[in-house]
Amino acid sequence: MSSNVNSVSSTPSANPPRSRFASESPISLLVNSLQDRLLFAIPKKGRLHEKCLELLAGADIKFNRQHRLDVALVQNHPIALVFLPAADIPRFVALGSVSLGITGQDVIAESTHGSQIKEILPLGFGKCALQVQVPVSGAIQTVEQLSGARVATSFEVLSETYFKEIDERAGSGKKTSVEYVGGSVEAACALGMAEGIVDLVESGDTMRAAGLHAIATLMKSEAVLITPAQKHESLTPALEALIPLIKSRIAGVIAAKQYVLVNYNIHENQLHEATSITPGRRSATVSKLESEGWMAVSAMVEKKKMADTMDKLQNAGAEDILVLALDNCRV
Ligand SMILES: Nc1ncnc2c1ncn2[C@@H]1O[C@H](COP(=O)(O)OP(=O)(O)OP(=O)(O)O)[C@@H](O)[C@H]1O
Ligand SMILES: O=P(O)(O)OC[C@H]1O[C@H](OP(=O)(O)OP(=O)(O)O)[C@H](O)[C@@H]1O
Repeated sequence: MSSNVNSVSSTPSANPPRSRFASESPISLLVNSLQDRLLFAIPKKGRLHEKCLELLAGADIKFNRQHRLDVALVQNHPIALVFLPAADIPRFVALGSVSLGITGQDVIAESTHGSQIKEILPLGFGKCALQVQVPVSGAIQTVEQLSGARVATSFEVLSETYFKEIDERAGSGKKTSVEYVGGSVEAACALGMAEGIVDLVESGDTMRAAGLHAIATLMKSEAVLITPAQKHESLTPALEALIPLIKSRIAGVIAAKQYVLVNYNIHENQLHEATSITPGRRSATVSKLESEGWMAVSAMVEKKKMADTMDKLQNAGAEDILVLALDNCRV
């Protein structure tokens, strides 16, 4: 899938698509049907995979993925999903081989293709930090002390850049040796192959289980929706128009997860105080109740602030406070 499938001519009779695969194979049939479709890269496994499938379902992007095939045609839009390792997605997007993708900011930074990629929507999941970690009880407890020692990581580029600066600052002329490992990075210190590691941390459970702790943070990361920074010349206006559509659908799914709808009744004397507690996104919806002097209020509130908001509303005199989950929304 390294060629630009979007660049295949849209007039098959004038310029028939050429497949690199045997013409009868399932992948060949699939590749031939990729013309006139927007290619959307999704992590094929790992931490981001399930969350992406939830987003696609919430955005009503319907597809059937055949067993062991990494391309799936979307049934209700001219889109094809391409399932790729999260770390490869920045390169595919940067080169315009796919027009849309989801991956982590950490692998975008590591890819060195950052300037060819536009992050169009933070997705609020896959949140983690890339951190320097050392054994809790070891002699080395600062990054300056690590200078000149061995560091194991899957993030070679970011770690090389980071330790180059640390080495220069230390001024001892020593160079930190950054050693690539593909996974289970936390084992490197215990196995005696490195004095420190650079790896992702979310809960910290993996780090603590390995007897490590963090002494510095290289960057924070979350999953993002990305497009090529430069529009690919072969992308038709009709396919290009799908990008903002998908973005706004996904943004709606994310907002629905982050917000709840609160409804309550309040006497008009306390209305101002209550609506300052629940200002809504633009403003709260206020309507008159049949009971003299009473108003009904409806507003979106951040889910994480809900308990606090309900306490404040109750103290302000609100009654019949109802909190409703949002299935989907456009904001
Ligand atoms: N512990 C974590 N918490 C949150 N997000 C994470 C975590 N680990 C990784 N990520 C995010 O998920 C992306 C993919 O990492 P992950 O290790 O799941 O991928 P993988 O290497 O393709 O899968 P696997 O580890 O199953 O082989 C990372 O680039 C990062 O953005
Ligand atoms: O702070 P925590 O919540 O424990 O998460 C951190 C772990 O998650 C990632 O690995 P993952 O479990 O995805 O598998 P991997 O080691 O195979 O990459 C990362 O490489 C850490 O090992």
